Amino acid sequence: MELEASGLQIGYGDHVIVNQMDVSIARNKITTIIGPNGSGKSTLLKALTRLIRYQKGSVILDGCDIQTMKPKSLAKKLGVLPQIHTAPSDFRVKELVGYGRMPHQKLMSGKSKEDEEVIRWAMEVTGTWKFRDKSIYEISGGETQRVWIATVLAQKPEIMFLDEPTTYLDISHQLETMNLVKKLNRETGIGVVMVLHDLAQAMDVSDHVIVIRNGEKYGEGAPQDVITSKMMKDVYQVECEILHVAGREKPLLAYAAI
Ligand SMILES: Nc1ncnc2c1ncn2[C@@H]1O[C@H](COP(=O)(O)OP(=O)(O)OP(=O)(O)O)[C@@H](O)[C@H]1O
Repeated sequence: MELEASGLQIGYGDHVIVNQMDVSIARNKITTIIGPNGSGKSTLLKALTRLIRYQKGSVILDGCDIQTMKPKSLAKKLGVLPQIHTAPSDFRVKELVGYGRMPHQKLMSGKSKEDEEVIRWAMEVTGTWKFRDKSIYEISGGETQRVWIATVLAQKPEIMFLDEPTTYLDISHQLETMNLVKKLNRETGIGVVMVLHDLAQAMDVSDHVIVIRNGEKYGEGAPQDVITSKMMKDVYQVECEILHVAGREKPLLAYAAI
């Protein structure tokens, strides 16, 4: 475990959103945070990556408190794709991905050969090199999501945080994005922490699942142990059957409102 949060309290003004939470994130694994709307998933993800400050507790990365780390040092270890991200319309795809190299560049210095090589690698591995010269508004939603993932990859972080990376995508592009995340994790060893709403996808892609309810951790563990009929009823008020199918490693979910 290399990213350890303990006793985290996160809030906005006097309003405490996440209360007394302990979380361990393993490098090289895919960790998924699930829970109902407004339960505090994005707030937790933002605090783990220092996009917002927490009120109490600590987040320790490789022995250092992230609040005390220099921005560039933190950005070389943690890459974040927030839920809402926009880029100016005159940006070309390759130019946007190039911004991922900023933590590795000196002030006013141009791109090095290594920067160019990493940008190309990030774009090839995400299948985005072919539209490198297009404006980011000339490509589809699924392609755009791959470009943003390439931008995070170009940063060469050790752990990549993705907040609802499949929102607004149709089912085939959702699965394509999940397959890409799985491939990147398996082939490059990059750790992944995602917020997901689709529990079938969370079951399928995750090594570890953290369930949040009302700003508190309801449970965590291997997806098969955590995504259960009881959890679905307790956390989502949904009746769910877990279906074990011969030949499939992970079960399928069938659910309906109670
Ligand atoms: N900047 C903010 N200022 C004040 N309150 C906020 C702010 N951002 C989020 N909140 C509140 O914090 C709570 C948790 O929000 P958060 O975005 O973490 O939930 P979530 O579980 O990610 O939800 P969703 O699934 O809907 O994205 C919500 O009640 C939300 O209104």
